[in-house]
Amino acid sequence: MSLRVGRIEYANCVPLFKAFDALCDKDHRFVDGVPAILNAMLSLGEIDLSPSSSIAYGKDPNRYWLLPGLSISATGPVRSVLLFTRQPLEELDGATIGLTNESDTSVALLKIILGKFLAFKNSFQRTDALPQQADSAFGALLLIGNQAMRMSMTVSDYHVYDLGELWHRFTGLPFVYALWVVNRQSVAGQEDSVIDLARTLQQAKVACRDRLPLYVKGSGLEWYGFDNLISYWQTISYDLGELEMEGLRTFYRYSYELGIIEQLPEIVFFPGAISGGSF
Ligand SMILES: C=C(O[C@@H]1C=C(C(=O)O)C=C[C@H]1O)C(=O)O
Repeated sequence: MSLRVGRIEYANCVPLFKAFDALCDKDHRFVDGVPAILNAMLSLGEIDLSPSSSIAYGKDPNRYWLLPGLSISATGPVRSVLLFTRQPLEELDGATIGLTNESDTSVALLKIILGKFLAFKNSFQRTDALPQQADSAFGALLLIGNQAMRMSMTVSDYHVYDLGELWHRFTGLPFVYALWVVNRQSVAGQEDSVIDLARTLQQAKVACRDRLPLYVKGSGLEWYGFDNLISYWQTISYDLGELEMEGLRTFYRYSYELGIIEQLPEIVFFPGAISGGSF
């Protein structure tokens, strides 16, 4: 049986899905979108599973299962979750911060960094604006994914703060941006297909590592530069090992303390799916 699978339309997912395509012999239906849209579709059961913002699972754990051994994570600078501001970070206490409409997790991460680690009081507002358009309305602007990568190459007169780097500085841990999340209700009767897909994703996670240079051409991401793109992909981990789990639990704990989530979620994996090797 085929599944409806979300596909984040960012550079960070390209190697995994390229390798997955080459390994998968099933006819799944892919739905492309930015994380916030895919999170909403997954919650409504309009797709069956997707790489989704890690906070989406934390907000509603009983609706979902996770696929083991899989995430989108980075230890330290991630290069695609960036805060753009004309002022140094230390001067942002009290400022209104603009937040991309595309993200759920990085929004929570920013609130933790400003509210908990720096003890600032900020207000936040969602916006589609880019840094130059946002200057008069916001003290700083959060962008993620390709938009953040592109903007980091074009602006020169902004302070650019990498949220992965700040998280690592304060916690010493990796940060888990996305998890593979399964809608329990919508996959009823398709359990074997999910287990098969999870197994293929495990293989893709390992296989893609040796093939990164092959994925640049035709990716539509050439604007980032060949070497830059390869090193970006090497920064991203698709693994969910011990340290990522510690980073994830720490993120959920702080999110709970700030009232972003209502309970500390139990991490529950899809029954029967195995995690496979890590690297
Ligand atoms: C590393 C990134 O992580 C992304 C950030 C997400 C979020 O903020 O909700 C969700 C999925 C990830 O693809 C990125 O934006 O490139």
